[in-house]
Amino acid sequence: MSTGNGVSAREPAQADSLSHLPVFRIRHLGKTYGSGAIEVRALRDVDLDVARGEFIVLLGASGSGKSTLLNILGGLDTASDGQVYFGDQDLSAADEAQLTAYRRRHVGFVFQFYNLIPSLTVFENVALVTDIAEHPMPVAEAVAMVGLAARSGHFPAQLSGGEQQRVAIARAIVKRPDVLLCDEPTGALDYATGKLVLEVIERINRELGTTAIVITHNAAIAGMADRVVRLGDGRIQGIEVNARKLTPAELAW
Ligand SMILES: Nc1ncnc2c1ncn2[C@@H]1O[C@H](COP(=O)(O)OP(=O)(O)OP(=O)(O)O)[C@@H](O)[C@H]1O
Repeated sequence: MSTGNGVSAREPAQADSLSHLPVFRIRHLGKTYGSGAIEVRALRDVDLDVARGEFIVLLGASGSGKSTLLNILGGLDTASDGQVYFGDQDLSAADEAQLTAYRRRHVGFVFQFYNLIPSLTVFENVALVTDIAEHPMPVAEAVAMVGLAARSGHFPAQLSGGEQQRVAIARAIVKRPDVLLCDEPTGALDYATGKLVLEVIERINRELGTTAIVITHNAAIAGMADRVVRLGDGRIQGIEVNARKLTPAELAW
């Protein structure tokens, strides 16, 4: 849909007509890697609904299943048992082509390492994704949203780690994903830089309404969430609701 000024407004996506459904419905989800003596049960009997626009922090010890859960929600990995629905789409029954389409259309990923292309500028790194997106926002808008408008023509090597992570976030959101999945987004960053990156993720969740799920080892970040999901040994050990969400500026660790 064109607004006539060259800015593409968002078409009512199929997901919008499903707005009464949770973004994710996870039922009896299990994931087993390997078999026999080397079998690892990474997830067991996980049940969770994620509401549209929610900000969830996933906490848990190393090996508790956080990345496995995020990867299944993002269509990068598949369930061994149970169901995962995105709206009314059963991801656990999807084939590779359907998962690829799902990832392209609906999911933005942010990882600990930024995976930017060194020979491309900030603008070009973000623009790359828009070729395969259905309703991308203007690249300059995504770059401005992460506070890097003035650095648009710079190359990754000319940026700090936090700035590079913000480019990775711009790249993840330029296609207007329904969900932003972040695996240790501040893991490689110092305190102040980590906070700047969290501020960007919080802003995207608040201003664009993008559902955000963030894995962290840093329990202080849990204060930003609507809900905190604690994983242990592949199971949900507890879910806490924050009566008042803290801003990244209010977090301390
Ligand atoms: N591809 C794989 N093959 C075999 N085992 C795997 C694979 N991926 C993960 N695992 C195992 O599944 C379990 C859960 O791993 P996962 O990466 O989800 O944990 P995590 O909570 O994200 O850990 P960390 O905080 O260290 O990143 C671990 O025991 C891990 O060794």
